[in-house]
Amino acid sequence: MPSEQRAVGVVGAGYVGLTTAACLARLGHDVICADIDESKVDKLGRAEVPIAEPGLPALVREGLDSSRLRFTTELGALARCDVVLLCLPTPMSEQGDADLGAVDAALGELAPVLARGCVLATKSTVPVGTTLRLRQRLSGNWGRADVRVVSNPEFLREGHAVTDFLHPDRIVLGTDDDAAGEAVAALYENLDAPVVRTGFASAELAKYASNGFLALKLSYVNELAELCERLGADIGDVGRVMGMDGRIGPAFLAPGPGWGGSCLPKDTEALVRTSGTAGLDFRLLREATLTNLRQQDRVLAKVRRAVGGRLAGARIGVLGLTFKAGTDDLRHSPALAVADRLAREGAILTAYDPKVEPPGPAGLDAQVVDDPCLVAKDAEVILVLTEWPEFRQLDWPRLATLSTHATVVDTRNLLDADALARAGLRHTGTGAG
Ligand SMILES: NC(=O)c1ccc[n+]([C@@H]2O[C@H](COP(=O)([O-])OP(=O)(O)OC[C@H]3O[C@@H](n4cnc5c(N)ncnc54)[C@H](O)[C@@H]3O)[C@@H](O)[C@H]2O)c1
Ligand SMILES: O=c1ccn([C@@H]2O[C@H](COP(=O)(O)OP(=O)(O)O[C@H]3O[C@H](CO)[C@@H](O)[C@H](O)[C@H]3O)[C@@H](O)[C@H]2O)c(=O)[nH]1
Repeated sequence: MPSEQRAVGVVGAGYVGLTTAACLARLGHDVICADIDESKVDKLGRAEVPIAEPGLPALVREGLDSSRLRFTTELGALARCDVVLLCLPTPMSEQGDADLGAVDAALGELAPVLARGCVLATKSTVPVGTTLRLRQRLSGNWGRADVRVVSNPEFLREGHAVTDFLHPDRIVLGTDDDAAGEAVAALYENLDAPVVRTGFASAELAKYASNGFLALKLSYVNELAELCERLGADIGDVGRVMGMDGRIGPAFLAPGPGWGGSCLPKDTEALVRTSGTAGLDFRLLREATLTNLRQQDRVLAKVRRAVGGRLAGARIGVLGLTFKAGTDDLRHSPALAVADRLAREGAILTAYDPKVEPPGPAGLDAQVVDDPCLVAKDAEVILVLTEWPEFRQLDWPRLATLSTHATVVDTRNLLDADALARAGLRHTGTGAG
């Protein structure tokens, strides 16, 4: 239990908001979570969790049962909260910068109702200057100079949201108001993590800088994988050697079809835009995005080679559509992008993903099936795009028979090439010459 139970408001019940709300209730706080999506709020009230996050349903159920967690569609219900955390979407706008429409809309509703002296914290990923701008608007437009603001960026990963929230590498509090920072720090007092106190700009930038760096690391690795193929090296070995250097670290060294998801692409783009506005052309980061697109071209080229040069009419079985394993999220999924490009080139696709139910995402011209064996039927190529561990356990000899001995293009180096060879399947991995 915390030394003092806080009344916490969470705005937005998505990956970040719902995880934050449920975990803060677990930590002993009194939490009310608001979302404009009525059907989501209804479901959550019945402990039905609409996203796939390990451990989250149990925490939501526990919070509801203990009455420390409630859900509402009314932002007015947050009127008695000591701290309100904004966990609203900040998607990529058409121009590439962060769309703050949801943050602005929620602020307009919250401003008249927030408790006197309440602390409002941005957990959403917001461009440098946003948190201060919220304070200016609160005071200038609504006479709410009493509301204090803190930037408290979130670093959790999808698929590990609960664990990452409860065991963070760091907690970042950006503010010029020590008492406000302490009020937010108190929410996390029972977490064993270093608390980094900074100004607003550093906190906001640190979030973008982290995601930008991860994107750079991955583009470097994907480019290196291509070089390995040309030079007869193996990216697995090269990465292992690199990762043993404490300055580099072993994480984020696995090649794939490119990096995606709801965060890395939009945050990288937004950081490039922010840099441009500050008069700096962040060429390195722009190049990382271009490399990322080239990675998709390489996957297409491999599939094209495997079917003898013509994609039109080629039968391709796709394993994996989500942007990575462990999540049901399809936002900016490279797997989906590659599948879509293949379909547009005339390939006939059958796709399976353990977290995507038939008929699959709107707009994808593919037959999405609920049995992984069905993707193999008559396939010339079986294309592995997401690193779901269960793909390793498939009955590969049966898939080989169904597919009349296809080539397996394994963008994630997930499968055992020798086992596939024994089953009669050719294996084309990534980054081994
Ligand atoms: N997804 C992640 O892994 C992750 C991790 C760290 C940070 N972030 C950042 O956190 C923020 C939220 O991301 P997310 O993935 O949780 O988003 P999400 O799309 O999963 O959830 C956002 C929720 O906000 C609700 N919403 C939209 N407008 C609203 C309004 N005006 N009032 C109340 N609710 C409203 C939506 O209905 C939705 O349920 C983004 O800035 C994102 O960049 C995301
Ligand atoms: O070795 C690796 C690791 C990751 N990826 C890909 O990189 C992308 C991003 O993966 P990940 O970072 O795990 O996804 P997210 O859940 O979107 O998490 C990122 O974005 C969040 C939102 O900002 C941050 O909070 C997290 O710290 C940050 O890791 C995915 O397409 C992965 O398949 C690889 O290709 N190889």
